[in-house]
Amino acid sequence: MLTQMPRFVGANRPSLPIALFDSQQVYAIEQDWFAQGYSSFALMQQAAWQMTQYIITLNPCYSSSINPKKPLTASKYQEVSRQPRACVWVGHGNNGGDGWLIAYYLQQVGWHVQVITVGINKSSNNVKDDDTSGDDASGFTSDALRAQRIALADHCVYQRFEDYCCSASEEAGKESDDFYCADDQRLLQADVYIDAIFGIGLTRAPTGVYKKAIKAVNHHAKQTGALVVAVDVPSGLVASTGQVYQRLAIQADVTLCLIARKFGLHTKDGMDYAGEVIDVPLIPYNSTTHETKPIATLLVDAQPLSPRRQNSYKGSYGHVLIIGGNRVDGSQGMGGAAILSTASAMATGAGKITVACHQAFHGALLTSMPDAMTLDLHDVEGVSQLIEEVSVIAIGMGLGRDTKSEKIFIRYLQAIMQHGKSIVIDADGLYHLAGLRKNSHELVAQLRDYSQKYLVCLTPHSGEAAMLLDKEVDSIESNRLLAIQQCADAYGGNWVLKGAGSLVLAQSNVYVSAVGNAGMASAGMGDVLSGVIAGLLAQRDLSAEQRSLQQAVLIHGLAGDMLVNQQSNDVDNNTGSQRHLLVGQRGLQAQDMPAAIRHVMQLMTI
Ligand SMILES: NC(=O)C1=CN([C@@H]2O[C@H](COP(=O)(O)OP(=O)(O)OC[C@H]3O[C@@H](n4cnc5c(N)ncnc54)[C@H](OP(=O)(O)O)[C@@H]3O)[C@@H](O)[C@H]2O)[C@@H](O)CC1
Ligand SMILES: Nc1ncnc2c1ncn2[C@@H]1O[C@H](COP(=O)(O)OP(=O)(O)O)[C@@H](O)[C@H]1O
Repeated sequence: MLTQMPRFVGANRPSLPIALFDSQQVYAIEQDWFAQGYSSFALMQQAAWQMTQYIITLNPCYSSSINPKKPLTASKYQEVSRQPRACVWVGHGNNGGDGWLIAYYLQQVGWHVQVITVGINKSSNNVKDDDTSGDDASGFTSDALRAQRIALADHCVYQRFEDYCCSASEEAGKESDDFYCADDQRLLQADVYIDAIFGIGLTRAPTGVYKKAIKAVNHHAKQTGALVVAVDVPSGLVASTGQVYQRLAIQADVTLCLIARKFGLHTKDGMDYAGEVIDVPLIPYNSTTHETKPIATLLVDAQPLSPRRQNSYKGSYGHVLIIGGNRVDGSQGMGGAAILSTASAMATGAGKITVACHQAFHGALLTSMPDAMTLDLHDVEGVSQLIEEVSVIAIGMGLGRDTKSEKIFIRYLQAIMQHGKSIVIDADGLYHLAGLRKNSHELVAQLRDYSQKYLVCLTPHSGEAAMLLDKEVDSIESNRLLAIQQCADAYGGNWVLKGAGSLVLAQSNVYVSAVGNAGMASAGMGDVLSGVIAGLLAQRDLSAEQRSLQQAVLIHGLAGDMLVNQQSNDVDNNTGSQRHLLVGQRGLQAQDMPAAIRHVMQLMTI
């Protein structure tokens, strides 16, 4: 198996944005190509041939033989010089057709290959030579049939998973979903497992034999340490949404993505199952001339930042007002939320910061950040006046959900709109907004109108988005793209839907963040993000792109990645050599973020 690819900040990273598409769009691009007279089977052959080339180089034995940094040892040489082995799992659609042709090509170049068919009737095997008609009764497409026929004519060895699966169930004495039999002699102990069961055609949760086959591939690959390569999309993952039904999909090390990059590989579960994604483009695509436009853009790196002018002062970099950190009667309060936002806004380089939080937290705040100014959250007159002076306001982090908090939220939002200020709404601010919409409060419509002219950024996670849309969290999670669009329709403004592969909707464009990690799933990370957004927005010396919402999300994610990939310069006392200790995702704290954000800001400045 491949180890997780390290992520880097700056020059070494591939930095170009990548266009993302859903399954229907990929079908449309294919159809457009066929309408120009190109053959669908030729495309399948081309796809399989190109994927075969990748698989040959990805094969762990071959890779080590061509890696100049890893000279071959005698035992490794013997390993390399033996025949590589591939086990290709094929379904009945065109994805399976790709699999049959890959099996054929690998066998042609001397690999030992076994095909395992999943969900294919016995009658569909051994297809007659003259059978070039349309789709057959088993669901096989004509292209997949042709592919199968070519492989079988070359005496490709195949096994029906159902036969192998049935006997294993019999051995267990009962029908069970938990199929596997690690030492089954009929299954080739392969170097590479190739998953061609489902591609973009998956329409529902895999059940029965498909479910067992997916479990079996994952199990065998884990047992043997084989490399798992998914054809187009890991089977079980919905290419358009990134959803995996019941947490069951092929756990790929590498996904060879055909024709166009699928949206679902980069958000939600996609990131856990797709492994490294390699493009196999096949069809020329030009976004300016093609009718099919991408649904989103994958951003892998932040925009470089311009250096500051020597002749500048703190006023050149804006004034941020953080409104949050309340202490609702009897509770310990949420001062930390405002402190984290403030520290993060400062780390981006905002010129001045004032925090309107509960007085109980002023001492703590000033101890950790003597450079911030403070104001009592409940000093309605004072805060409203300050709103007029500042450049950006972030409101809601630890604001509280009681009626008193709701009142000040309404009051401050009105003041912000009265003075035409840029605003970031997060956490309890979103909670109040959802409540106001439920009660048909006029403020929601006013905010929507306001967002046509002024910058309004709203940053829910899925739970908050569910509240805002009055839906279940599952319904948000099953289609995050739709959810963020519905949020924008209902409230106006620019949005971040936070989580793995955070989505950003800004000026009607959708972006997916390729950075960030599961270590960031810890309390306070959202407060950090709202601080980064406000801090960047305040710095008017930066270009619109450099201080955009998507830029803030990327800087936040890059800082999180930097923390988990950093190496300490610890020295081993016995040997005197440097030990490289990786800081992992578990235990990453929001309070670690401001230092990393500062570092990312420095690395991004050209
Ligand atoms: N010539 C071309 O166009 C090229 C295509 N290419 C390749 O084709 C792939 C797309 O092929 P595809 O459209 O045949 O879909 P694919 O994913 O193979 O199979 C889906 C089949 O499974 C079924 N099904 C769905 N869900 C199910 C479930 N849970 N459990 C059971 N069955 C289920 C569904 O039928 P249904 O039952 O929904 O009617 C359908 O029959 C694409 O990813 C790429 O690899 C490339 O070669 C380039 C050239
Ligand atoms: N698995 C993950 N991958 C990438 N980013 C993540 C992941 N989990 C959380 N994050 C990021 O961390 C932040 C968490 O925000 P949020 O849930 O609002 O935290 P809190 O409410 O505790 O402040 C978001 O920006 C989110 O995108």
